[in-house]
Amino acid sequence: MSATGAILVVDDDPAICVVVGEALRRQGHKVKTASSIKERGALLESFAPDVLITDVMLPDGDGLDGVAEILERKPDLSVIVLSAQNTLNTAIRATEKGAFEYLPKPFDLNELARAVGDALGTGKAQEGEDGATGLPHDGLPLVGRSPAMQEVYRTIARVLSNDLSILVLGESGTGKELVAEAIHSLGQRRTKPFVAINMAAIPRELIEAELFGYEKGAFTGAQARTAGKFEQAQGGTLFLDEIGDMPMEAQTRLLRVLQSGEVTTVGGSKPVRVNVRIIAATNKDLPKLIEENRFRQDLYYRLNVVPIALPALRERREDVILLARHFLDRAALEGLPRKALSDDAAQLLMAYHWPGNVRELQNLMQRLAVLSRENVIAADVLRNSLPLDMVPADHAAPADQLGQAVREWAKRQLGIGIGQPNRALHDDLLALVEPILLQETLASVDGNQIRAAGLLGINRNTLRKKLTDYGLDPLQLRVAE
Ligand SMILES: Nc1ncnc2c1ncn2[C@@H]1O[C@H](COP(=O)(O)OP(=O)(O)OP(=O)(O)O)[C@@H](O)[C@H]1O
Repeated sequence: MSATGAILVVDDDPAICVVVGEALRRQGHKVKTASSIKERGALLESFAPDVLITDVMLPDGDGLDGVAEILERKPDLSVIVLSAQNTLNTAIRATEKGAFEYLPKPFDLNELARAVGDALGTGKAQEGEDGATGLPHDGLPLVGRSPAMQEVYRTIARVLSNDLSILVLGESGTGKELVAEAIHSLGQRRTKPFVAINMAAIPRELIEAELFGYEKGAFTGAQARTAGKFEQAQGGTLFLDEIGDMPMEAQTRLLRVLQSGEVTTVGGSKPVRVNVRIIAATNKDLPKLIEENRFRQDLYYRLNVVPIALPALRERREDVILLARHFLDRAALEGLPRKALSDDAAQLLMAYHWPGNVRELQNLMQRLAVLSRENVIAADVLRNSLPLDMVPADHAAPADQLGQAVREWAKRQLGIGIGQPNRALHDDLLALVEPILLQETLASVDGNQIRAAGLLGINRNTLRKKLTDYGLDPLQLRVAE
């Protein structure tokens, strides 16, 4: 276990306060929340946090203002800055003000937990010791920072303190079960059971017995009264996976249970009261099944009180690398060799269309952790493992890929939170991309510098100077002026 501490979370978004607060409390931290600079100031008078997590854009001003002064008064405090202005500028300002860490929004709860662990002085060392014993950050399982996942986190935050029925929608492998588990384990039923049942995995004739239980002698082989999943989940959460595969008769019975709050076993007559939160999931189009008379409309309304739609992985490509690294880390914690991804491999992962979604990515990373001989997974190793003929169909637009590549590069160079960046990053990036742009443009016009300058929208002399600066000998390029 990591050390615990007192944490003040300052954000004007109540959903963030709830979800971050809950997650940190679950890890044993003492958490208070504030929604403005004024409230933050007042709380700091009475509550002495070890870590201050603060948003930048607060209703009464800039959350970074005052941080340096707070740190002057409380030098032992660690400040973690959250900001939706994902600009380099904010990251730099945060560092200048003495922040311990800066996390651009949308952030990943795992990362925040790690940052808090590091701030409390236990993070890295602890990870090493805990390594073989289990997964890090138990209870914070969802990785992803894409806006689509952020929306999912927001909805999760809103349903933690109530018992509304949830319908999780999404393709196979997008994390529907993980969402259900997260709602259970972060919510108020967390000390009670989480019971899952997959309608597609059980023979149709056994579904009712599995769900509602059965009496001795109810059917051949029923040797003793057996509690169904509803009873097993008493007080907790029942996850009905692949609900679209539920037979009609079982649907009718399920609806009755949901309406009455009572379960009668197969072959039994005495109803048992059950108090269970229902989370259902499907990758099927339920309205279409309703039209085809294969799903009950009334049951659909009963289940679909709060829908949570999980996007396919190809619709949130910005999460691919984060997830891939997460799975490689996890493989290392499980005792497999630690592997990293080369830049080319990362590009390839992002271009792939992931029909099996996160599950496919997870399996691939595990396989590569075992099979790849090198410590850094190269693109050609990946190419052999992916059916890349399937990539071009709907792969990310080149501009997206370029943007992602720049983002990855910048993050690596900045090593935000680890040390002070002390480089001419802007020039470094230009030196990487500009020569390629110049060469390609010149090649497209047979080396004609005037036309190339025109296409680039820069002065010809500027082009000439750049070519010299980059050591691209203009004389070697055919000049047709
Ligand atoms: N956001 C995520 N972060 C980390 N791991 C994830 C994430 N989403 C999915 N996974 C992992 O991917 C695998 C598939 O997820 P899960 O079983 O929850 O998907 P599912 O949508 O329920 O799939 P199916 O419809 O096939 O049952 C699991 O091992 C899960 O831990």
